[in-house]
Amino acid sequence: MATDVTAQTPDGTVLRPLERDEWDKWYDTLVRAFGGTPESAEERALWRELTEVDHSIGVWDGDDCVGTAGAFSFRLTVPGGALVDTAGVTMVGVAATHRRRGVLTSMMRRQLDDVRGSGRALAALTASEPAIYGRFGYGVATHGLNVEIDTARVRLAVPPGTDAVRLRYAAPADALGACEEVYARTVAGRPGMIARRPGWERVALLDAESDREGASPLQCVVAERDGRPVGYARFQVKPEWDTAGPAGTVVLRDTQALDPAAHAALWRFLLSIDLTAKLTAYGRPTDEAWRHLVSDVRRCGLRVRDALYVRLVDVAAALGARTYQAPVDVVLDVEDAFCPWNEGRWRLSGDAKGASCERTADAADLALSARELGSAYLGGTALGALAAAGRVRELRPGALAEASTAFASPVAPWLPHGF
Ligand SMILES: CC(=O)SCCNC(=O)CCNC(=O)[C@H](O)C(C)(C)COP(=O)(O)OP(=O)(O)OC[C@H]1O[C@@H](n2cnc3c(N)ncnc32)[C@H](O)[C@@H]1OP(=O)(O)O
Repeated sequence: MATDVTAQTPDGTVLRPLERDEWDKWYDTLVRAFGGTPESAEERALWRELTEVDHSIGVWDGDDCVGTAGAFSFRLTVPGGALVDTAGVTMVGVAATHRRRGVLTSMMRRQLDDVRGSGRALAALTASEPAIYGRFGYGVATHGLNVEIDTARVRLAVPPGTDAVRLRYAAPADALGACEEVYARTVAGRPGMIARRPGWERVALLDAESDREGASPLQCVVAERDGRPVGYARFQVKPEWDTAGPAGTVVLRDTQALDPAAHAALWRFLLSIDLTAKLTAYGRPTDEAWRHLVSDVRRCGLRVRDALYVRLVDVAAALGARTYQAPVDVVLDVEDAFCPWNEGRWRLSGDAKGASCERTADAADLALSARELGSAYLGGTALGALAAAGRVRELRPGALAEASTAFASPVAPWLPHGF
């Protein structure tokens, strides 16, 4: 929780917790920091409702709001399937009139102190620019795959049972319950996924005409077996025609499936909608199954992008909350200038059943900073790869291979949606 203590920032502005009746002014500052184009009334109302005022801060120059930062209370899946309370850092903006004077730094300082004070071991965010948050100890923990599939050329080889999956169109709002049921059942299976709090399901239905860029309103198809939902896809169709005929685009917004047949049925459908020749999707899992079903992966236009940045606010609690896919017993020498309570040597002992992490005076096996721990935490970035970049140092021969193997995840971590 934000404390009610105001603080003077280095440039003389005042930082304090947000009050509910300041929200409009605060939010306008945020919107302007992102260019100033207002979103729909529906979207603004939803973000107002979802803003956790207790976890939001503003920086003020007199009556003018010049800095904003918030945090959503999420539960994030970590390797092993535990859900860990996480501050989902969001709505960060500084007025261009006050940039590069330390306003962001003062907000990050206050926010991480608050996150620690509230007993949450993790903070996580998506960054508007990758260069911003490393200095505050955030490391890239998940990647997403942007795809542009030439559906006129790419075919899907589907597994047995696919034809037993029934697909039906439904109005997105009517199908929300079925979609959320499927989503909820996928959360524990993949690190990086977020257990949604009430209200968040409506973010997936935002569908302002001004954001469609010529595409249809949101459409939804539910996959069922024996009358039970086993998957869904939400998408738009953008009709286009060229000299050779129909060349429309399927804009995939969101899809989940509970088993291989449901997954294949949905992707076969998405890749074969009449009058379309392309499918685009943003931020899909890097190891999603359809990549192993397509006839020509080179025509799928794959591009990898950084997605979720993770910050270990409490190193011991965070490392102890996940499991390790191979036994590990290493002493980590952690450098953390921004959250100095994490600094020093920690013995991590764990395996596939659980782990503990405690302070130790023993000699260190690996030296790294909190940022590297954030990158490696969900199992998507190998400690070995960070060592190859000179960002992790091996102090005991063999410790790097041991820890790198243990930290890995059998499923690529993935952020299911922005926030
Ligand atoms: C989780 C989210 O909400 S992500 C959204 C972030 N918001 C935006 O991108 C909106 C537009 N940008 C902004 O509002 C601001 O420029 C911010 C928030 C990115 C930075 O705020 P500022 O108050 O200018 O940052 P501050 O002065 O504290 O800078 C701290 C350090 O970060 C560096 N930094 C700040 N922004 C950037 C950037 N975009 N790229 C690279 N470095 C940056 C500064 O140079 C400074 O470095 P130094 O300590 O070596 O001198």
